[in-house]
Amino acid sequence: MQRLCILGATGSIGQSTLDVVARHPERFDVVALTGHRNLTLLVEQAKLHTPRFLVAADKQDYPVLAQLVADAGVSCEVLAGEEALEYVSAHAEIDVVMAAIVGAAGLLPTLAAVKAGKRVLLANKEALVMSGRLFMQAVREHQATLLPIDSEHNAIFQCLPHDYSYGAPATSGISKILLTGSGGPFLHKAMHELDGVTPQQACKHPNWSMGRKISVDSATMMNKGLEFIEACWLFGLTTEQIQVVIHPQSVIHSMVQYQDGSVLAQMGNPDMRTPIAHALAYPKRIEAGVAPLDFAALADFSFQYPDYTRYPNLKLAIDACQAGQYATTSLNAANEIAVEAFLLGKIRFTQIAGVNEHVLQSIDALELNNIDTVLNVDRRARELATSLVARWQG
Ligand SMILES: NC(=O)C1=CN([C@@H]2O[C@H](COP(=O)(O)OP(=O)(O)OC[C@H]3O[C@@H](n4cnc5c(N)ncnc54)[C@H](OP(=O)(O)O)[C@@H]3O)[C@@H](O)[C@H]2O)C=CC1
Ligand SMILES: CC(=O)[C@@H](O)[C@H](O)COP(=O)(O)O
Ligand SMILES: [Mn+2]
Repeated sequence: MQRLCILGATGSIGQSTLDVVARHPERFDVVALTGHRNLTLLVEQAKLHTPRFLVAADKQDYPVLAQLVADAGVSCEVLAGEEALEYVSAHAEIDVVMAAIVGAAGLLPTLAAVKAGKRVLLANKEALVMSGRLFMQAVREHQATLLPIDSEHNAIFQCLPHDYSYGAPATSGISKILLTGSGGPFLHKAMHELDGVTPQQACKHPNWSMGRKISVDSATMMNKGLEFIEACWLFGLTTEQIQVVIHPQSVIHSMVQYQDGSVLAQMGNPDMRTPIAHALAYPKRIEAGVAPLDFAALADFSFQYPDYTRYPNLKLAIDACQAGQYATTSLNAANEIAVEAFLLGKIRFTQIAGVNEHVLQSIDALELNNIDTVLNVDRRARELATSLVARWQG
């Protein structure tokens, strides 16, 4: 029996995780669930999965959650606040932590799980974008097990040889990692129309059902940029060893190209329950509730390389990855502010890249040797992005 903590249980990944878990009650024991704004759903989840701990991310929400739990007649310990998130993810009664909080807010609780030597299933890509070197050092130092949930990285993981040595793809005969992306909802939109797209259009991903922040990132291809950085850290790659390929159907989830000409791809219907089930059961395989691929129904399969004039955020991310950790941390923070501003109607879709570029140009280059420095750079970048949004909004 694996004892599970789900950070971000009320989100898209959190809900898919609970769906897979519910199919295997003999394998998984849900011990802790966390949420942020959607506390009603959190309590509904508690009724079904009877965790020991139920956590609201915001400390001020303790009385609200406690009341909801009492009204529902659920028996569990109610906790609240950022420290409570870290407490449950590092708790001795937990074996596996699903890190599915969105954005920088996921960093500290995920790192707490790593430092407690847990098996960490990583959906929260922003944690690696912000602090990749420190994060991977902590994984090694505390002998945590890190398994990728992001569909592309899970696919790459499945296509790598079992004896893959971190940071040395060539010794495994690997020539390139092919990171696939759909191109988002605006792949074929006329460039001059991008200025006027709405949050609703941007959140309507052609293939995946996801939270709003990652959906906008897919539309700008910042998601692929963040994933590029994530892949560098997860597998120890240089920027030259990764190639982004647009594959609008999202059936191939990424590929590994070998020196002998072979290309191994992982395929499946676009449903996050596949990588979630893979990581939950690894190295075994379990049923995930995902329909099998119907090859005769796959009308066409196409590929192209990205055009950076359409997707300036992708170029910014690759450049930031080359520049170093201060740049990727700043870019991530700026992008979170810019995406939120776009979703609130404060800036236009095309201004997201403008905010990100401005912040990257304004931030000082420095070594990020500890998490406090990471958090300081994150804060500074948010301030810069927020003031720019205020200026542009006016
Ligand atoms: N959705 C997907 O298919 C994929 C997602 N990912 C990654 O997984 C992560 C989660 O994405 P997704 O599930 O789509 O996002 P959602 O927005 O659907 O869910 C986010 C979760 O985080 C919680 N949350 C939000 N803000 C905070 C905060 N400040 N502190 C603590 N908890 C918070 C939310 O709580 P509440 O809802 O209660 O407010 C919710 O449980 C992201 O990093 C994303 O990039 C990666 C690959 C695919
Ligand atoms: C499901 C998943 O892993 C997402 O990150 C997905 O890849 C987003 O789609 P894009 O390929 O459009 O970014
Ligand atoms: Mn992905």
